Amino acid sequence: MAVPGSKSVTARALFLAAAADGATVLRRPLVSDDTEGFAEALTALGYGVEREPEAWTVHGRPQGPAHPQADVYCRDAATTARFLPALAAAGTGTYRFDASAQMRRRPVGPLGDALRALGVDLTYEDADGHLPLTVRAGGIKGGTVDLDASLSSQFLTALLLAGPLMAEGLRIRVTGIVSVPYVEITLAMMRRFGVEVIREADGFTVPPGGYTATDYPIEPDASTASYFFAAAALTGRTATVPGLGADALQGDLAFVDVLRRMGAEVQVGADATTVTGTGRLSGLTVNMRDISDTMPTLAAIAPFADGPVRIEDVYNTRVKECDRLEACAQNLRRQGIDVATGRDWIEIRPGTPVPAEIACHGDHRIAMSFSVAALRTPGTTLDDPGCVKKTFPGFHGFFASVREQWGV
Ligand SMILES: O=C(O)C1=C[C@@H](OP(=O)(O)O)[C@@H](O)[C@H](O)C1
Ligand SMILES: C=C(OP(=O)(O)O)C(=O)O
Repeated sequence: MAVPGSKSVTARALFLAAAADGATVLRRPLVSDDTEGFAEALTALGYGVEREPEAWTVHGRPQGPAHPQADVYCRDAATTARFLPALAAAGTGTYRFDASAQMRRRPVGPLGDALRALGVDLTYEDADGHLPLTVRAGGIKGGTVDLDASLSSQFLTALLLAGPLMAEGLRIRVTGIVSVPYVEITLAMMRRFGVEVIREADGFTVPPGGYTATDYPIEPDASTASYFFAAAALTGRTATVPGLGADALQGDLAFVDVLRRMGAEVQVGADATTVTGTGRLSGLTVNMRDISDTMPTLAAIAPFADGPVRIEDVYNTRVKECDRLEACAQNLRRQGIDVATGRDWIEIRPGTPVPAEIACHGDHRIAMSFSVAALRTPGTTLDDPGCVKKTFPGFHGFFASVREQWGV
């Protein structure tokens, strides 16, 4: 099944293309609220972006945004809200970033602190460490900066991506980190645009010199694929996602290892991944710090396992589109399931969910995860089905066609 392109790869490719010397073509980008918002934010800053359905062309400006002043709306997207202030800060002008109420609640403080430490004039309008914020940019000389990325790796990605645009490059000492595989995506993609980051024991050194434009094919989204892999494991069917194989950049493909431990049959080939449900779904304890976007996928199907499912080390899921630990617990309880949560974990006991209305909290992953679980709980409804637009506007139609094909 052809799942849409990766959100994380599309956002990085847009940043890198905007910063590069020359024109870059992104092939099969994700077309969704997050990535369309990212592209529109680039346009607001004065970058040339042309969007055809299968290819987006970005005209790079190594010197920074064309407009000396801009108001940038980041919608619900943390990639936009965290990556683009770093891009703008390396240019020259006054740039204000705002976002939806949901994104305004999410933290950007550690990134703001690091940019300030590099000499950027950055001010918050309302709450410290939250959008709206304004950057009065006059280029960044670079140097050494400390960063705590234990709430979000996106702070580190933003600085890494902006590093080559700084006159002297950038050394980042990392004092805390989550979602490490996303940093690997960043480093691999920077290499594709001509920049080799040096790894050090305590962080990274990014050389100055800028990026070179390229032709960039976007791989399918591994977090989105998790819904179809989970659905196969839950119903004894087979889901194959082409374009996501052993060479995939995205760490979230490791969700299939969780399904394998639970009893599903998994094959990761050179250019495709296949999951087949076996009728067995075992309970387990799993650390999801590296792949926490797939925590709701697992939590939603967990009641169908033959023993408790305990998901650990996922504190930062509390600062995503919603508090995902509590949202999962709330919805599972509505379905009559016994759940416990702690600061950074959730434990779900086996049970037979009863139909309920799922409270999505405007979170695409809650909506898609509980749609998967609904395969075995007819009568489940969502209070906000439209919130899937953040990463997969066509999810419900696509999922219905998969169900029809599988006869479930
Ligand atoms: O860099 C990225 O593209 C992302 C990093 C992760 O965020 P955190 O680092 O905040 O966990 C992930 O949850 C998000 O969906 C996308
Ligand atoms: C956490 C997510 O998004 P964002 O990029 O806004 O952090 C997500 O897509 O699950």
